[in-house]
Amino acid sequence: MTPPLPDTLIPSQPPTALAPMQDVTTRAFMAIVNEYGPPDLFFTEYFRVHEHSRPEAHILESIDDNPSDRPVFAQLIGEDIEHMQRTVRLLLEHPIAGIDLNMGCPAPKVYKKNVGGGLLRDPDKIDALLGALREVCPGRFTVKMRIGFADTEHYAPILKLINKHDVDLLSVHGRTVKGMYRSEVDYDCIKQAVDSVACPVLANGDVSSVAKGQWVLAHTGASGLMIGRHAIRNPWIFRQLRETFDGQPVFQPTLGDVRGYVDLLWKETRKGRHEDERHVAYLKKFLNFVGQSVDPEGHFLRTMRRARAPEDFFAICDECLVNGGRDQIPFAAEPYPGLIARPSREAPTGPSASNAGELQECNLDNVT
Ligand SMILES: Cc1cc2nc3c(=O)[nH]c(=O)nc-3n(C[C@H](O)[C@H](O)[C@H](O)COP(=O)(O)O)c2cc1C
Repeated sequence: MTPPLPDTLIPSQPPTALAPMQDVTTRAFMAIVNEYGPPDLFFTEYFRVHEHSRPEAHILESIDDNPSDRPVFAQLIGEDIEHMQRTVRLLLEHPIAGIDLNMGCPAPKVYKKNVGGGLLRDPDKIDALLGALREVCPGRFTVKMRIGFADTEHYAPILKLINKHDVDLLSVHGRTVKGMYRSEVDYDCIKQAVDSVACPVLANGDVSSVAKGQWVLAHTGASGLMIGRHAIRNPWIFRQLRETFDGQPVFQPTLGDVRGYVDLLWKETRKGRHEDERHVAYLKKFLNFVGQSVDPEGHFLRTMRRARAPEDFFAICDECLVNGGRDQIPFAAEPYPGLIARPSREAPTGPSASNAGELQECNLDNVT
């Protein structure tokens, strides 16, 4: 029996959440996901906390001007207790559902400062930090963590600390920090959290479709699901999950719907990015995921990545998503095998300058 969430915050069970994603889960993307069928919970990308930090205005926008009627948690990354507490007090002046602590960011430049995933090496530090945050959070205090740094040595003791400090909700990304985004997700470890902590657990990591989500819930016993990259690829995923949970017919998007998603992305995320080519580059960050489910050969992915000017970019979208009746083709529920969203540094790509730019754009190694 999984515990219910602590109060009536969550309109439906099992709850779903959009995972925090730096430079992705902006107000604009929240508006898009809201349009296609919102999750029960939103989390902001992380507010960086240090001696001189102030909550970043562009992240506050997603709280103060929340485009949905769903609660939004403010995520913090940091380790300095005085400034973490100071930042919590500042954030409590905004309409947040609660404070979330990032204990998972795997970017070396982050974990080397002993924040994000770096904290997982130091249970004593976590003990102090959770205590200090709990003290200044009168409402909900939640944690998002990976299962360890290089291994799961400290996992069980950290789960005990989650109980000790009365954390209200725990999201577990079932990989170690060293596992980045590539290692297999360890769903048994997520189950271990469900069996160990008193609060509800959201299972996170490679929840790619409704079928996978159902399997993850059954396997882990988690209270709900947190979804990141697959909500970029398929922004209808929360709607599909809710329809499934409610026993309703499940919406099947077509490539024509995906073409509409591209237009909405262009329009909603445009603000502040006036230069056309820069905006095309930003959209590729999203379409790198979307393209995994457009055609099994990866034609859309390859051609879209080469576009620079908006007219070329939209012509490619029309060719691959609309023309010749393609708009009626179902958008695949799962990524096609072998199509990767993030060309990794090891990927056998050409040495051209444009390719290098593309790798930079799509590289997730610098994000959490
Ligand atoms: C582009 C990107 C940015 C991310 N930024 C954050 C972040 O700010 N805070 C955080 O806790 N996790 C961040 N993550 C990790 C995700 O929240 C999530 O834990 C991870 O992607 C695994 O879930 P998924 O397989 O559903 O994507 C980010 C992931 C991606 C892909």
